[in-house]
Amino acid sequence: MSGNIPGGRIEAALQLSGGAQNRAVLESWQRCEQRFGLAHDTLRRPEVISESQTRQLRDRNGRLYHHAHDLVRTLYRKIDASGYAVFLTDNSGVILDSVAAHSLLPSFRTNGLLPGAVWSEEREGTNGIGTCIVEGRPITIHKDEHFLAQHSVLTCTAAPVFDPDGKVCSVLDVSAVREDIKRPDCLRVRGMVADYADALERILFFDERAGDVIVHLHPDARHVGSTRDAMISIAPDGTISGATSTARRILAACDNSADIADMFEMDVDNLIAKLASPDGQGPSATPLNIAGGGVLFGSVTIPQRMRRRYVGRSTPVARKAPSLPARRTTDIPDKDAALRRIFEIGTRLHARDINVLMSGETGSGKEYLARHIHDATLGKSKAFVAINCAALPEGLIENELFGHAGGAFTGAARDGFGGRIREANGGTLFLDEIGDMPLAAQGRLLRVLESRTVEPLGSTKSVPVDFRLICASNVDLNAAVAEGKFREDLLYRIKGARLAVPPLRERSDLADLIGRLLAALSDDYVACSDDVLALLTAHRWPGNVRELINVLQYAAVFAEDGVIEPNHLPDDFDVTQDTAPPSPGQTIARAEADALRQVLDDQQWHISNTAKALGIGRNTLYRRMARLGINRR
Ligand SMILES: Nc1ncnc2c1ncn2[C@@H]1O[C@H](COP(=O)(O)OP(=O)(O)OP(=O)(O)O)[C@@H](O)[C@H]1O
Repeated sequence: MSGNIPGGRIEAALQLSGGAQNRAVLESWQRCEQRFGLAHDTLRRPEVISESQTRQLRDRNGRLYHHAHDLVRTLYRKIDASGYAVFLTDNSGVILDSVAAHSLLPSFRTNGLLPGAVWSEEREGTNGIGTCIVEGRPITIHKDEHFLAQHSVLTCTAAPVFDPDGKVCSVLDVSAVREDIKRPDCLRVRGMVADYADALERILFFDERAGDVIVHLHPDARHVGSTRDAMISIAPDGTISGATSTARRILAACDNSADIADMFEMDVDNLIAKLASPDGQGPSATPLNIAGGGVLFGSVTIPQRMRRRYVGRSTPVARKAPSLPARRTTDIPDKDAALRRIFEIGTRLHARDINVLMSGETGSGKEYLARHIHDATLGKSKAFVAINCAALPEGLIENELFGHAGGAFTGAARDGFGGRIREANGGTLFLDEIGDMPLAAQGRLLRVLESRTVEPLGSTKSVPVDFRLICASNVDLNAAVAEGKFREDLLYRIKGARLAVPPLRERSDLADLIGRLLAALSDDYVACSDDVLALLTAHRWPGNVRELINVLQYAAVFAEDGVIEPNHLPDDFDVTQDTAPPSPGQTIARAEADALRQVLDDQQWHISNTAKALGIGRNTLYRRMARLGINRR
């Protein structure tokens, strides 16, 4: 069998990329060779099921296909780079939906990327979709990492979507057929695909478990009720009916039994009653002691018809609740002057109920700031409801925001749903990516802001609401108004003050931020070497703090003695080059880079020898390489 693979190909896979990615590719190649009997140089036509079979498969995955429709298109727009396409598959890797530029369709089709195509590992060898299904985590398969040589033009980044039972029910994949794609491009895309897969999982979870009680948990009180919390659904008979993948991760990290009744030493009914607020709704976080030590914070969403069972009832608990009220934060820990100023202005305005509109690149910390502004003005005990308008499909956003009356439409919960705006009553509503809100929802939101009442879908009764508003956008809303995509009257209403959050590359406190993030990521002390700090400082960070967290998370795993060195950084990590036309300074830098590369070549990229040849120290050499965007070979 090993004769199918040119000598040493599997061993070569070990060299392709470091760490977990390396293992995944290697194991996948072994499966391809040993289990599926594939050969590296096999040439095969794509297996594509018929159009009617594809339609049937879409019907069978109706909820998934429906909820993913807008999400797939928003993700495509967000990637905002040419040559990429977005694909949605079922749980066996059959493509159900796709979005790509018209001009690129023929090249994707030629490479087998079209609706109905089967991208299981068994069929196509190591590939983004199939290997993601096996691994159950986000993955990039870059060019030569594909087992079949015929796929080595592809770069595929895929993330799994889990159903409430914890099984992979779908894959979101972003692929490109482009020679010039490099690993750094994949890191940004991977963060986005994983976020969208997560959003899809949450939407499906809410939809499939609409009749159940939903318990929200997070180790940090500020994240309870946000898109980052863990959700567990509890059926009317008191049994656990589902959990999101975040919930599985958090529970497994806290307690191996992964049973919330054992974990909190109280039965499920008592747990729900303890978390229920007087109106049975609301995301305010209650501390819960974990049996083996530690605390999680929780809140609960109870369907209308089950409220009487829990709300207002005394809550006998097996263990005394910890006296751990959430810490009231009145400041941010960040040292960057521009960020601090935004926080201070935002806090003053929010305290006076003046709407705040933040702009800033993706991952730069708009939601982070909004939450801190809320904490500093209204306090953590008040609701902070964050909604990402881009992650909600058009058909669902109005329901999510404004709620609906019982029986308002087919599939509506019998007792209705209050909507997230009402959950924000007395607190803050944070609308992220408001530029992606559909026009119909914009009209309704405007009416809510003007009348301070909400009218749920299918109801004629208005409910008074009192909340403060922070919005964020990473598109130019003036341009969106000009293009007719955003209502001008709404823009005037939400932009009481505009605050521009600086991108990470412009911040002055990177080293301090890295220290804080590392302390939060790992129980053990982990720090970056000077070389790594120099590399991180030179990076452009298109994904901003979110990307930095991903990089540190990865590197911290491999920093065995507590110091992150350059070889611990993900292979995808690269000091990206500026794409703007070169300035005179850049032309000089390019000449300097060429000269340095020449010396490195002469010294076979031996760092110490190169440093010696140049008469400088190793650290200075690393910093110079980082500044000039030169990576180690
Ligand atoms: N100053 C900071 N300190 C610590 N963590 C931060 C900071 N800024 C952002 N983060 C973290 O980085 C991640 C991305 O931040 P956040 O969601 O606030 O960005 P965003 O600008 O709202 O992104 P998007 O526009 O994509 O929604 C989050 O995990 C957040 O907690």
